[in-house]
Amino acid sequence: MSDSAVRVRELRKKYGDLTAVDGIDLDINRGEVFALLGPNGAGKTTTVEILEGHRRRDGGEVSVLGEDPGRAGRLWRSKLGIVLQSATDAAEFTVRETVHHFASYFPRPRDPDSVIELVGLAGKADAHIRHLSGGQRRRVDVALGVVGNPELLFLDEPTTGFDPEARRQFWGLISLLSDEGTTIVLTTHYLDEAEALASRVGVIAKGRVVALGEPATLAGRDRADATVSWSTPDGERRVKTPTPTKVVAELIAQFDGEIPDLTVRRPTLEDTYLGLIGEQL
Ligand SMILES: Nc1ncnc2c1ncn2[C@@H]1O[C@H](COP(=O)(O)OP(=O)(O)OP(=O)(O)O)[C@@H](O)[C@H]1O
Repeated sequence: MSDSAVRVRELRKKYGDLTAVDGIDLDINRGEVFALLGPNGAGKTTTVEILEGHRRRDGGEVSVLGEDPGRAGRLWRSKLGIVLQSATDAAEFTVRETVHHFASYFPRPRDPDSVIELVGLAGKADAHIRHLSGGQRRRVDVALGVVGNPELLFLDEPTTGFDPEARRQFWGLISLLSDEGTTIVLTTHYLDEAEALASRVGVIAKGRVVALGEPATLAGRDRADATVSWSTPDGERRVKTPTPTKVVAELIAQFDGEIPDLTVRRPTLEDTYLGLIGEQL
């Protein structure tokens, strides 16, 4: 079995005159949590939908779990879990009915009731989906994505609408699935989410991959200058430097005791991301 869960070469997709995906190369390993980042309209959903077999490509090669999604059959599909951007429409049924029903489509499903518990909906299992809040409905979507016990799970902006506690709970669920060996591909606009979950991220802008790597080292982030800041009677002072320790040592020599409001800051993933996207504009 190949180590690669997803292999994409020169992927292209146009909608009329608009080039949505413009030659993407991507390798996602089995067992990896991979996050696709990028501004609205960058081509993330289009790419993911092609990988899921929901959308035709215009060019390039794609292999997902060893098969071409454009030609793969039901057995292949049963190995995927999919949480689309738009919510599930099963409003007339209860959470339990919906998750049980969905489980019956898969050859080796997880226990539906434990999935309902995993996504934090045990207290709402007998509620009709139309009576749930937006965030609770999103949790149903996630439950339907994982109940088939997928080898590869696609999550398109999974935590949009979640409250902070639900988001942390979801992160725990992803870690658990990842520990069990599930490969996970997610798109998100939350950079803290990508940093917390992903072993690697890919940044897409205008249909192309503009950066690829581990969150901690993306685009040389770990080697970027640090910003040292502190307060003086005349206001805040800031120094950008490759040697923050030296700057702090000089400040220690200069101040008698505590350095007021001292901070040393490296670029966050968000700083790096915004820099990359800014270059594309
Ligand atoms: N069915 C469609 N018909 C025509 N144009 C489309 C269609 N789907 C997407 N597009 C266009 O293709 C481009 C890429 O869209 P896509 O949904 O892949 O972006 P995205 O990165 O997922 O954005 P977002 O972060 O907003 O979800 C956009 O300009 C969008 O308007």
